Amino acid sequence: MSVEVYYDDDADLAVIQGRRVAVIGYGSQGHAHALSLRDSGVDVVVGLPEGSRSRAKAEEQGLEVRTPAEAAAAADVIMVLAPDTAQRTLYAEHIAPHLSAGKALFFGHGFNIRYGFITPPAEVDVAMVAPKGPGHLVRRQYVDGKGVPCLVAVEQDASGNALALALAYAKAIGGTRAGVIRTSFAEETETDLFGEQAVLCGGASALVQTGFEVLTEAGYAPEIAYFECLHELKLIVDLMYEGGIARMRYSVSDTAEYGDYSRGPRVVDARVKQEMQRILAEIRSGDFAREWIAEDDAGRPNFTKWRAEGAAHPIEETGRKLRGMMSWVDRPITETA
Ligand SMILES: NC(=O)C1=CN([C@@H]2O[C@H](COP(=O)(O)OP(=O)(O)OC[C@H]3O[C@@H](n4cnc5c(N)ncnc54)[C@H](OP(=O)(O)O)[C@@H]3O)[C@@H](O)[C@H]2O)C=CC1
Ligand SMILES: CC[C@](O)(C(C)=O)C(=O)O
Ligand SMILES: [Mg+2]
Ligand SMILES: [Mg+2]
Repeated sequence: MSVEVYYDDDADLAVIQGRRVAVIGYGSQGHAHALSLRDSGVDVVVGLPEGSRSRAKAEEQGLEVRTPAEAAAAADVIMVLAPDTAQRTLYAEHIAPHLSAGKALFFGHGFNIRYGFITPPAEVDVAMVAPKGPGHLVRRQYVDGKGVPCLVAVEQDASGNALALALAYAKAIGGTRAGVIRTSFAEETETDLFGEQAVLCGGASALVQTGFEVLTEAGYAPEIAYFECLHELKLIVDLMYEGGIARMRYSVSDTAEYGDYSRGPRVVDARVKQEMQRILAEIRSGDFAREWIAEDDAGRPNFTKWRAEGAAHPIEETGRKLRGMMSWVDRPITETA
């Protein structure tokens, strides 16, 4: 492999067990990191604003909760797991005043460093530990004795020990059980944004909704359209996940495989590829980041409208009914492990 991959034997837990870690934010990633760090013998404090809805949950789970400023002041390693849009103000007001030589500032995603919304002082380590999966899965895998692969990156190595610290942190949340790949803040941020916009979230949602619309507008039952365009997608993606696209094509019928080769490129055609290239260019230039921060500063008018429209799409109502018939869809990964 052309990338560097680290496993359990490459990381020393003692490096992080000797530090006090503040996990700022207790959402999808924050709860997973804080609980798994604690279970790995690390001294953890969670940082949340006084009125935060997450406070009760963190306290119920036996964690010490302080304000972000108190947590940052008390910690040697500060992991920022608040929403990307909240991080620059959080950093300026509550974290920066408590940074000093010997401390480390960690992120779960490189957005604010890559686009210059946060510029830490030169005397602190700046690193990233970014699990390549949703936080609830990160926690569930840790509890099951496994792990979700992570990316690590070092932006500033003031101590000369930043990589060892990041690897120790990744080990404490289960990442080195699966494998940790070294990258840069720029590569992680740009590929993460591209993946979620063009393929994983944006591309997949649009493909599923559009397929559902084409079938139902042509008069087919929404329940049948749901099975064909959404439900079975997981089964197909599971095959790709296990053995690549080739494994999926081996497992489906020859009829499906012929339709895949002959019709797939008509759906995702040269125009779609060009649009994906434009999306990547907007990410690399910083246009997307500036647009998203401006949208957030304006109170998220488009985000709120699009979220409501998505929730009202007929596929959601059909899905709610059908999932009630599926006894095995009973442990959503959004449940806290
Ligand atoms: N979701 C994921 O699985 C992944 C996320 N990441 C990255 O991890 C980071 C966190 O994302 P995610 O876990 O999705 O976030 P969530 O939206 O799930 O959770 C955010 C948490 O931060 C708290 N919070 C909100 N504002 C502040 C603030 N000003 N100060 C302190 N805490 C605050 C929220 O509290 P409250 O309950 O009060 O709102 C909540 O506990 C991001 O950088 C994201 O890109 C990386 C990989 C995957
Ligand atoms: C795919 C979405 C993601 O990038 C993730 C879970 O990795 C995110 O930002 O939530
Ligand atoms: Mg991601
Ligand atoms: Mg992301």
